[in-house]
Amino acid sequence: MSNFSASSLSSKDAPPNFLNLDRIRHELVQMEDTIVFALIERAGFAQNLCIYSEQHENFEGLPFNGSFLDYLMAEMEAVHAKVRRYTSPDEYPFSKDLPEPILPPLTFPRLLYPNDINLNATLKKIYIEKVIPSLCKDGDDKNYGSATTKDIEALQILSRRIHFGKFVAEAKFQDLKLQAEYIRLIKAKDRDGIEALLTNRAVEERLLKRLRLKASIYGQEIDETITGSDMAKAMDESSWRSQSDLTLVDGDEGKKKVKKIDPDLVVRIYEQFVIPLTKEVEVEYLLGRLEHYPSFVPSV
Ligand SMILES: O=C(O)C(=O)C[C@]1(C(=O)O)C=C[C@@H](O)C=C1
Repeated sequence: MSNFSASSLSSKDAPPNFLNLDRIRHELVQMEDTIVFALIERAGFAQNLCIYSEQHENFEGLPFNGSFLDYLMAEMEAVHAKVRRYTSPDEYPFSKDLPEPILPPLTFPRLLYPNDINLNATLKKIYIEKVIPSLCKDGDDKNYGSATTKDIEALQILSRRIHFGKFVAEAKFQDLKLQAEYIRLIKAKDRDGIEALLTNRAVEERLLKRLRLKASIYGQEIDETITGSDMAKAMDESSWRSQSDLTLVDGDEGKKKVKKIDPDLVVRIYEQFVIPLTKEVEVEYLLGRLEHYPSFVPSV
C-alpha cells in the first residue's frame, strides 16, 4: 500500500520543489520495490481465475454482484476513502460511489491542473488478461481471499505508479527549454509527437536493468548460508527456472533454491504495460494542459 496517510504530497511534508524531475523519478524508483514485492506475493497463488469473472458459481449466494475482485476492491477502497486516501493527488480509486472522508480535508499543494484522468479500468483489464496468466501457475488453489488481497495491493501500487505520470508531465512542461515545443505539439494534437518528446530511452534502459536486478534479488530465497556466488548467479538470468520445476540454482552444495519470480517477466510487464501506460497518462495530461495555460501555475 502506498504511504497515502503520510503522503509526501501533503502540504506539511511537501518539499518546496516537488516538481523537480529527479525527485519524481526517485519516487518512481522506490515504487519499483513495492511493485516487485507485490508481484512476487501474488505469484505465490494460483491464477484462481474465478475471482475475476462476474457472477461465478463459486461465489453464488454471496451478497455482491460482479466479480469477487471488484467486490473486495470496493470494500477496501470504501474504508480507505473514509480516511481520505483518494483526496491525495497521487491516489486513484478503481471503484465508483465511494463514501466521503470522515477526517477533515488536508491541503495539498496545487501541482497539477484539475483533471479526471484515470486509467485504472485499462490497467485492471491488462492486469487480469495479460499479467496474471504469465505470473501465476494455472489452476485454482481456493485461496481466493489471499490472492485477491494481493491483486488489490499490486493494482493499487501500479495505479499510483502510472498516474505519477501526471507529475512527470507537469515537470516536463515546466522545463522552459521544451515548453514552446510542447505547446506547439499540444496545439497540433500530435499525440505521437508529444510521446516522442517526453520519451527518454536512457532512463527507460536504466530502469529495466535495475528492475531485472531487483526481481532477481528480491525473488530469491535468502538463507544464512548464502554466498557471493549465489548472488552473482541470481543476477544471471540464465540461472532462473520456473517455479514448477524446482531446479537447483545454487551450485554444488545440494541445497534447493527456487526463484519466486522470473526477472524477465517483471521486465516485460514494465516494458509492455507499466511504462506505456505511464506515457499514456503523461500524453493525456499534456493534451489538456493548454486549457489551463497560462492560468494554472503549480504552487511550488
Ligand atoms: O522519467 C521519465 O522521464 C518518464 O517520463 C517516466 C518513464 C517511465 O515510465 O519510467 C516514461 C517515459 C520515459 O521514456 C522514461 C521513463
